[in-house]
Amino acid sequence: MEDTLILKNLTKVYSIGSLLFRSKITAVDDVSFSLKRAEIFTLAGESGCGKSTTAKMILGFEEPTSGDIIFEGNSIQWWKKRKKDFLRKVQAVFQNPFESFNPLLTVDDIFFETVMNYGLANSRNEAEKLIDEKLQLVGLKFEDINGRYQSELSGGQLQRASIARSLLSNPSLLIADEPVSMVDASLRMSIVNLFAKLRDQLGVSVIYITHDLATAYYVSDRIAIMFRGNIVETGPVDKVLIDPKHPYTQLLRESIPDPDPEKKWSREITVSDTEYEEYLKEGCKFAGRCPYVKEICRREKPDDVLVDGVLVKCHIYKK
Ligand SMILES: Nc1ncnc2c1ncn2[C@@H]1O[C@H](COP(=O)(O)OP(=O)(O)OP(=O)(O)O)[C@@H](O)[C@H]1O
Repeated sequence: MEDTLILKNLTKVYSIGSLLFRSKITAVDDVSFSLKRAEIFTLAGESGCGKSTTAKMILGFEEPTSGDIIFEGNSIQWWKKRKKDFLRKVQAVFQNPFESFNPLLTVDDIFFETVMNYGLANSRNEAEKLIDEKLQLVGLKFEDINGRYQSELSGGQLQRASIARSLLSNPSLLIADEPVSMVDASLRMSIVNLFAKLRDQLGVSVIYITHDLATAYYVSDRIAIMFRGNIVETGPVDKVLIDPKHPYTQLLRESIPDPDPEKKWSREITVSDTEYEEYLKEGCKFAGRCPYVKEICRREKPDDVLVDGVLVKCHIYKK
């Protein structure tokens, strides 16, 4: 069966700094992966590794510097001329569910607006039926949102509601960027469980972007670990997280810092000195922190090597 999404050598270079001191960082560097129908694929890694930039390029919010994105057999350029169809099929679920709703509208109003925008129903009754159907998929019902403002719903309910809203147009791909990082820890599993349910019942594919390896392990089929713009390891989630091959994944499994919620999808871009230095490194970008570093690592970019069913970008495994 045709892959739902294929990323081929996707690259995004940003210019940073002032006019006098301009520099470039490759926030996404030659990233390739594909996603099957009804598959949950996780992009994981610490803050600033290029996860959101990858998502933004898939969603059409950022223009790739080079590389291709193929969705359901057609390039992103082809979809650009069919933007409404694309947005019906590819929906985003964001970190802050509060942000995705206008606070002056009741939550049901927002749902009706979405139904109208996409032309999904011919009458209010039909729209209400559709909304209720999608809410039931996430464990809510129409009465839970009817006439209520977002401030009257809990964080968990709002995130469920925002997932239900994203389902109105029957998307085949959901891109969920840190969808549970602002949800109470005790509710996180129940939210990510919804993705598994949507995969199994509706055949939806999900790109789950997270720094939280526990939920990633629990829900994903495959995972890609990103570091400074590169995918350094990718494969079935149990293989990658139980027996990590890349020294960075091994380190990441021990501790992964929480992202700064203020920084997420914000317009203000800050690049820390370490981040900047690592992005500019020749050879392997992890060389400066790697306990197994060899001379070659500092001068030559590692290629992907297949080790026990997992692709690893590391010189250690080079024959
Ligand atoms: N518009 C931009 N201009 C310049 N640099 C950018 C821009 N957007 C992102 N960056 C930089 O690109 C790198 C990757 O950022 P990105 O947001 O994709 O990482 P991330 O893994 O999603 O991190 P986070 O979880 O904090 O959002 C970072 O160093 C970031 O500062």
